[in-house]
Amino acid sequence: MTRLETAAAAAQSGAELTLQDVTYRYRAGRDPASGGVGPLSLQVAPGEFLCIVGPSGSGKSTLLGLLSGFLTPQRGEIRLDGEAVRGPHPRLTLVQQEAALFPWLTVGGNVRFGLRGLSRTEQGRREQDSLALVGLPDMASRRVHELSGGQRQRVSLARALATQPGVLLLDEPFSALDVATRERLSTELLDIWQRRGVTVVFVTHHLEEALALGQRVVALREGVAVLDAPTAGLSLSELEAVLR
Ligand SMILES: Nc1ncnc2c1ncn2[C@@H]1O[C@H](COP(=O)(O)OP(=O)(O)OP(=O)(O)O)[C@@H](O)[C@H]1O
Repeated sequence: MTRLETAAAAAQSGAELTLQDVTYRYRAGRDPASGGVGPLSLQVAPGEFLCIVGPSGSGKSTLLGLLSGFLTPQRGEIRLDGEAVRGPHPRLTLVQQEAALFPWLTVGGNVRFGLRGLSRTEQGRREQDSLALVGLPDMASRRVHELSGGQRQRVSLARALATQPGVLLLDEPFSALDVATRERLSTELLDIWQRRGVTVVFVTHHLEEALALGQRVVALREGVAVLDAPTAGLSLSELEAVLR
């Protein structure tokens, strides 16, 4: 491998994410009524697939808000490959529940949106690669309104992957889709994760989905982790029991 190829491979590989006593409360106080998360300590290894589960209001979206830099911890620290994260970071990329695509841009324009600053050749290469990776190789010139819900979510994923994230943050990415599409996209996501080696933090309230996709699961209740375990050997009833 040439030095350039080695650098490109490193840029595509997963980053390590560390949370040390991270706390964010919407209201003063540490009791559950104050809303938010923490104190929470977590270490996500490079290339790991971690699922975060928890009932409504347990802090999943707040945690992703912190990881994506939209919220700043009031206490504690978030690090990416050892470097403190303060605000949105180019290697931490969020994909949300509803594809937030720009309707006035083509599919390709949406994918290239986060790549401004790169050469046109590099933008084109990444656009093609990431659309191929999500199974939409010939859709670059299509308009967003022509796409199905599943295709839109694929474009969102392609847009995120094109930035070559170290950590892909997924907030219930398939929950607005029908069951068959959700299952197909989940399988494709696992394939992409294996090929890219990106670290994944996947939030879902579907416990079965977490067990099927993740290597490890963290269960939140009232903003704190009540379980942090490998999914291998963990049963659905055990997971349900800690959240009861
Ligand atoms: N902007 C806000 N202002 C005040 N409290 C908030 C705010 N956002 C969330 N909360 C509170 O913080 C807690 C965690 O909310 P959060 O949205 O992170 O949970 P969640 O697990 O993502 O829920 P859901 O599954 O329903 O999306 C809840 O008690 C919620 O009421």
